[in-house]
Amino acid sequence: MKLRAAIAGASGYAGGEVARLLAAHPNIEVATVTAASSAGRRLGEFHPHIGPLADRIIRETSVASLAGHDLIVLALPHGHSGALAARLEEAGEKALILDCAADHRLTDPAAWTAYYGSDFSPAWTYGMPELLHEGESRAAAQRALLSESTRIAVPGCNVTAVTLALQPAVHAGLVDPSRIVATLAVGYSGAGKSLKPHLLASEALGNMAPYAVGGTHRHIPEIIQNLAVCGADASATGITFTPVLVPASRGILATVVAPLAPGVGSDGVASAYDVYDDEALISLMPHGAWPTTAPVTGTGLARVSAVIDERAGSLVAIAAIDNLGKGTAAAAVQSANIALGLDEYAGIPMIGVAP
Ligand SMILES: NC(=O)C1=CN([C@@H]2O[C@H](COP(=O)(O)OP(=O)(O)OC[C@H]3O[C@@H](n4cnc5c(N)ncnc54)[C@H](OP(=O)(O)O)[C@@H]3O)[C@@H](O)[C@H]2O)C=CC1
Ligand SMILES: CC(=O)N[C@@H](CCC(=O)OP(=O)(O)O)C(=O)O
Repeated sequence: MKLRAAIAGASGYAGGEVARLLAAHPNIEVATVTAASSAGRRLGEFHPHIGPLADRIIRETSVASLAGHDLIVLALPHGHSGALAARLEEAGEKALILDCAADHRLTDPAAWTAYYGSDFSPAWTYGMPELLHEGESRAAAQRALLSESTRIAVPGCNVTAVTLALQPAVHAGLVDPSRIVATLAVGYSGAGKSLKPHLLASEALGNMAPYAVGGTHRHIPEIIQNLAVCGADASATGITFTPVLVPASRGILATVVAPLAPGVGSDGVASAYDVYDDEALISLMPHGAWPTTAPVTGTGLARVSAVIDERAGSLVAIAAIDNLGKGTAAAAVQSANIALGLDEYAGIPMIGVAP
C-alpha cells in the first residue's frame, strides 16, 4: 500500500511540480490537493500535463483537509505556510510535513526579520541532502538529520544553485568567502503563477531583467547559512547576489565567483569537487564543458563545474538546475524519501527532455 500525501498549494507551480513527481512515485500517492481561490475546481484546469490527477477536486486548505495523511507538502506563499504549519503543530499533526516556502529555512530570527519582516517561525531540518558539513568527506550529516526528521524546510531555488556551485570550494578552504559574487540567469516560473505586469509575456519575451539588486534579495542569508554549515565564518561572509530574469519558463544558471585562497591550483579544485562523485543528482561537467539549463529541465538533476581564472585570481563555479526540480519539488521528494526510509531517489526524474 502506498503512503498518502496531501499537497497544499497544488494549483501553483511548486505544488503542481510536487504533484507531477508524486503521481509517478512508486511508494507515495497523491490523496488530497488543496489551494485557495481555485478550491472546488479540477486540478486538470491548472495542470493539464498531470493526466492521472486531472479529475481531482481541489479542496480548501485547512488543518482538517490536510489531516489523515502520511505526508503533507506545503507549497504556499511565505507567511501563509508558517501560519498554517503552526496550526498543524497545535493540532498535534504527526505526519511528515515539508514546507516549500521560506518560513522554516532560517535559523537566525534577526536574519529573518531583516529580509522578510514577518513573524519568525522556528527552523526545520534543511532539505538539501547534499549539504556538506564542515569536516566530512561526503555529504552524510544532513542525510542523517533528514532521516530523523518529521519537519523539513525545502531550500530556495536560487540558494540551491549557488550552494551546489560553491560549497565544495568553501568546504575545502579554497576561496575567500568574504567577497563572493553570484549572478544568476533565472526563468520566470520561479516567480509563481500570480499575475503581475512584469511577468507578462509582452514584458518578458525578448527581455533580460535584473531584480533585487544590491544585497536585497531574501536568499542571501540562506546562502550564508549554508556556507557556514560547510565551514565559512558567517560573520565574515559577503555575497553580492544578482538574479536576472531571462525569457525561459524554467531553469537557473548560477555563475559564482570568489577570490582564490593563496596557493590553490587546478588539482586542488578538482579534488574538492570530487566530493560530488557519489551524488546521483549532481554531475560534474567534463573538462572544458559548462553547465546549461536545458538538460536538467524537468529533472531533479544539477550540473556543476568550477575553474580557476588565473589572471583574476578567482574561482568561477557554475551550476544549472531546474528551479522547480532540484530547486523545489525534487528536493522535497528526495528529502521526504530519506525521512520516510524510502529509496532516496524514488520518483525523481533523472532523464531530461530535448530539444
Ligand atoms: N516557483 C518556484 O520555482 C519556487 C517556489 N518556491 C516556493 O513555493 C511556494 C509556492 O510558490 P509557487 O508555486 O511558485 O507560487 P504560485 O503563486 O504558483 O502558487 C501559490 C499556491 O498557493 C496557494 N495559496 C495562496 N495563498 C493561499 C492561502 N492563503 N491559503 C492556501 N493556499 C494559498 C495558491 O492557491 P490558488 O491559486 O487557489 O489561490 C497556489 O496554489 C512559495 O513559498 C515559493 O516561494 C520555492 C522554490 C522555488
Ligand atoms: C524568478 C523569481 O522571482 N524567483 C524567485 C525565487 C523563488 C524561490 O526560490 O523560492 P522562495 O521564494 O521559496 O525562496 C525569487 O528570486 O524571488
